[in-house]
Amino acid sequence: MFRFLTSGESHGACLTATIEGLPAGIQIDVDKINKELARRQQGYGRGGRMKIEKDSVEIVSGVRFGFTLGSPVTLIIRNRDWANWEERMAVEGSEHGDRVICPRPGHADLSGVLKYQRQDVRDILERASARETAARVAVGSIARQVLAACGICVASHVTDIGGAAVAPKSRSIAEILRDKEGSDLGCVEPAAEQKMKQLIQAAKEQGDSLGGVFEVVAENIMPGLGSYVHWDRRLDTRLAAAVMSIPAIKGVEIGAGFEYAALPGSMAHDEIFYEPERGVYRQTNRAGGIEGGMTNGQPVVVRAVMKPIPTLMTPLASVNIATHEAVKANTERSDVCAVSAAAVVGEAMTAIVLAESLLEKFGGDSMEDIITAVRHYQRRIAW
Ligand SMILES: Cc1cc2nc3c(=O)[nH]c(=O)nc-3n(C[C@H](O)[C@H](O)[C@H](O)COP(=O)(O)O)c2cc1C
Ligand SMILES: C=C(O[C@@H]1CC(C(=O)O)=C[C@@H](OP(=O)(O)O)[C@H]1O)C(=O)O
Repeated sequence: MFRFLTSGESHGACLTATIEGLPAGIQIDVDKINKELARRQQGYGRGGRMKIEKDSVEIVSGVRFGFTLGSPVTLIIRNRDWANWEERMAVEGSEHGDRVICPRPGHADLSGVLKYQRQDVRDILERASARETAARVAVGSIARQVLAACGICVASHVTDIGGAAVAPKSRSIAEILRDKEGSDLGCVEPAAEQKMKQLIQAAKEQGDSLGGVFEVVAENIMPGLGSYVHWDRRLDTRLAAAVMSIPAIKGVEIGAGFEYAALPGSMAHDEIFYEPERGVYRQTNRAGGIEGGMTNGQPVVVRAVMKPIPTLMTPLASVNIATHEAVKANTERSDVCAVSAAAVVGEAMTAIVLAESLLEKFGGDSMEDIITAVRHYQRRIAW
C-alpha cells in the first residue's frame, strides 16, 4: 500500500517524510524534487520566511544508486530558520516573553490549546503551520516520477485572487505551461500577474490578506483508476480529501463542480463518440475526467478555494487564553497571499492520489512490472 507520514515543526530542525509502498526501480531525480520545492516557495505576497528558506531534500533511506529499493523512502528537508529559533524551540524554560496567548481567528490556535491542553499557542501553530506542505511537495514529486514513467503529467495554475478572475479555467497543461513561461511568479499567467500583484499589495497595505482559487490538471491518464465499488475507493472521494487536507483549503470541485447546480442534464454531461482512427472520445470534459469514481481517460480537473490567510497585521478580535481579557489577535511574520504556493501543494496531493490509485490497479514490486501491466491494459482497452 502506497502511503506516507510527515513529521516536523515549522521552526524545528527539519521536516521529514517516510513513504512506503513505492515499487523498486524508480529512478529518483533529486533535482526535480528540488525544483518542485522551489516552486512552492514562489509567489507574490509571501512573507519574510521564504527569504530565509531554500528548501532542498536529502534522501536518507530506500534509495541506492539513484533507484528505489522497494523499502521505505525517508526524506529530510532542513529548516534554515531553525538557527534563529533553536533556543525558543529547544531550551526548556527559556522565557523570551513571547509566549503566544492571543489566538488568531481562522488558525488552529484556539481549538488547539483547548484540545491539547497547552498554555502557549506556539505549541499548536508549530505543527498546524503550512510549513509541513514542503514535505508533501517532496513526496508529490516522487509520485509524479512514478506517474511520468507511465506517461501521466500534472500541472496547476491560479485562476482567482481575492474574488477577481486572473486566468481562464479548464486550461490544458500545454496552455498552462505556455502561459507561465517568462512569469516571475512561476505559478500564474504573466497577463494576470500585474492584476494579482496589485490586489495583494493593496491587501498588504491595509494589513489584510487574500485567498483565491487554483486549478490542477492531470493529463494522459488511462481510464479506470479508482472505483465505484466502495465509497472510499472513489477517485473523487480521495482527490477531494487530499486537496482539502491542505491548510486553508475550504472547497474542492471536480470538473464543472458547483456550476452543475445551474446546468440541465442535457448540458452537464460529456457525450460519447467513436471513430475507428480516434477510438472512443468526448468533445467536452465537464466531468473533469472522473465518472463513477473512476478516471474516464479525459484530463482530471480539480479546483480548490483557499481562504484568506488568518494572520492579519490589522488583527481581529480575540481573547487572551490566560486572562480571558478581550484583546487583538496575535500578529507575527506572515504571508499575505499564498494561493500560488497552495497550487503547487495541490499538484503534489493530486499526484499522490493518482499514483496511489495507479499502484493499486497495476501494483507490483518493480516499476518495470508496473509499466508492463499498464501497456497490457492499454492494449486491452484500445477499441
Ligand atoms: C502555502 C501556505 C502558506 C500559508 N501561510 C500562512 C501564513 O503565513 N500565515 C497564516 O496565518 N496562515 C498561513 N497559511 C494558512 C494556515 O496554515 C491555515 O489557515 C491554518 O493552518 C488553519 O487551518 P485551516 O485554514 O485549514 O482551518 C498558509 C497555508 C498554505 C497552504
Ligand atoms: C514556512 C512556510 O509557511 C508558513 C506557513 C504559516 C502558517 O501559519 O501556515 C506561517 C508562516 O510561517 P512563519 O511564521 O515562520 O513566517 C509561513 O511562512 C512555508 O510555506 O514553508
